Amino acid sequence: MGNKTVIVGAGIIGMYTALQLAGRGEAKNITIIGEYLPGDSSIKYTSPWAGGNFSAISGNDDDTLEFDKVSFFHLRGLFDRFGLEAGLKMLPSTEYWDFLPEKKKIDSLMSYIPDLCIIPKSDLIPGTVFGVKYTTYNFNCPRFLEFLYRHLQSQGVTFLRKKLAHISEAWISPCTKTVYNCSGIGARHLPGIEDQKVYPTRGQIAIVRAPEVQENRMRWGIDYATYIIPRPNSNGNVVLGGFLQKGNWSSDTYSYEREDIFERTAALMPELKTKIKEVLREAAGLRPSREGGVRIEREDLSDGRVIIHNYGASGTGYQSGFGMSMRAINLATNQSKL
Ligand SMILES: Cc1cc2nc3c(=O)[nH]c(=O)nc-3n(C[C@H](O)[C@H](O)[C@H](O)COP(=O)(O)OP(=O)(O)OC[C@H]3O[C@@H](n4cnc5c(N)ncnc54)[C@H](O)[C@@H]3O)c2cc1C
Repeated sequence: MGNKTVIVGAGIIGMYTALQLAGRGEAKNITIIGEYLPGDSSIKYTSPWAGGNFSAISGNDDDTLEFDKVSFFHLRGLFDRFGLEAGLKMLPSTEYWDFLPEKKKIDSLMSYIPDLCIIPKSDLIPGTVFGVKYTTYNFNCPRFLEFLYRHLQSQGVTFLRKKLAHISEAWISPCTKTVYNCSGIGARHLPGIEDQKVYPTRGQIAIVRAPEVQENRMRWGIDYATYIIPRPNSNGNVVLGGFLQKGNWSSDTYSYEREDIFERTAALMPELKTKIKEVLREAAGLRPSREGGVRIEREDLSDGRVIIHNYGASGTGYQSGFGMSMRAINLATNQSKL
C-alpha cells in the first residue's frame, strides 16, 4: 500500500489531485481514503450529483479566474486522452444572465475560449440582459469518477474505504509525509478540521432521457440557476436544474421543485418538452461552499508532517478543480506558481 501521500476524499478534487500526482510518477505512493468512493451515492458525497459542465457560474476573483483558465487548458488533454469512454464530450453551450456579469469575468473567458461570442441584444431571451455562446466541456460525472477510480487503481493508487473519526487518522503509517484534505462538505464536521465557514448550497435536479438534446443551455439569476446539461455516453440522459439554496442540508426532493425545474427549463428551451422521452429520477446534492471561497492552504505541523487543505469548490469542482489541485500540489512542493 502506498502511504507516503494520503488523499482524504474520493470526490473530484481528490481524484484530480491523484491524477496529477500519478502523472508525476507518484501513483504507487498514494492512498485515497474516503467514507464514500466512486460508485456510491450519498448526500455527503457531492461529486456524483453534478451536472456537469464548464460554465460561467464560477466567481470573479483572481484565483477563481485562474483556476478556471488552468483547468480549461488541461481539460483539453484529459478529453483527448480519455474521451467518451470516460464520459467526456465537447458540446455547444449558450448562457444567459438576468444581470450584467463583471467585465473582468467575460474578458477572462474570451482570452482562452477560442469560439466564445457575445449574443447580440436582439437575440437575448426576455428578462435577460447578457449572453454568450461557446463550445464547452461536458462530464458524465458518475461515469467519469468511476473511470478515474479504475484508471488510478491500474496505475497503482490504493483506495481505502474508511470514515475518519479525526483528521489525525489520515497519517496511516510513519512513512506518511503529506496529507491532502479534499473532504468537501465533510470539512465542516471532520474532527480536527471542523471548518465552520463551510456550508452547503443545495441543488435539486431532474434526470430525463432526451437523446436529441445535444447542447447546454443555462440561465443565471441572482439567486437561482436554470440549466439543461446533456450527460455524455449515458444513453441520452440530460440533467435539468436547478437551485442554489444556501445553508439547506436537505437530501429530500420535492415535487414542487421538480415542477419549477420543468417550467423554467421549458422556457429556456421551448422544444424540450417534445424531446423528453422519459423522466428518470430526481436527486438533491450539496455543493461544498465556503465563506471567503476555497481553502487551499498548507499547514506545517510541529513534527514535520504536512497537510494541504483543498476544499470548498462549491458549484465548480469539475471546471475549476484541476487548477485548484495543481495549486495544492505546488504548495506541497513549495512552488508558488500554479
Ligand atoms: C446539483 C449540482 C450541480 C453541479 N454542477 C456542476 C457543474 O456543472 N460543474 C462543476 O464544475 N461543478 C458542479 N457541481 C459542483 C461539484 O459537484 C462540486 O464542486 C464537487 O463535486 C466537490 O467535490 P469534492 O471532491 O470537494 O467533494 P465530494 O465529492 O463531496 O467528496 C468528498 C470526499 O471526502 C470524503 N470524506 C469527507 N469526510 C470524510 C471523513 N470524515 N472520512 C473519510 N472520508 C471523508 C467523502 O467520503 C468523499 O469521498 C455541482 C454540484 C451540485 C450539487
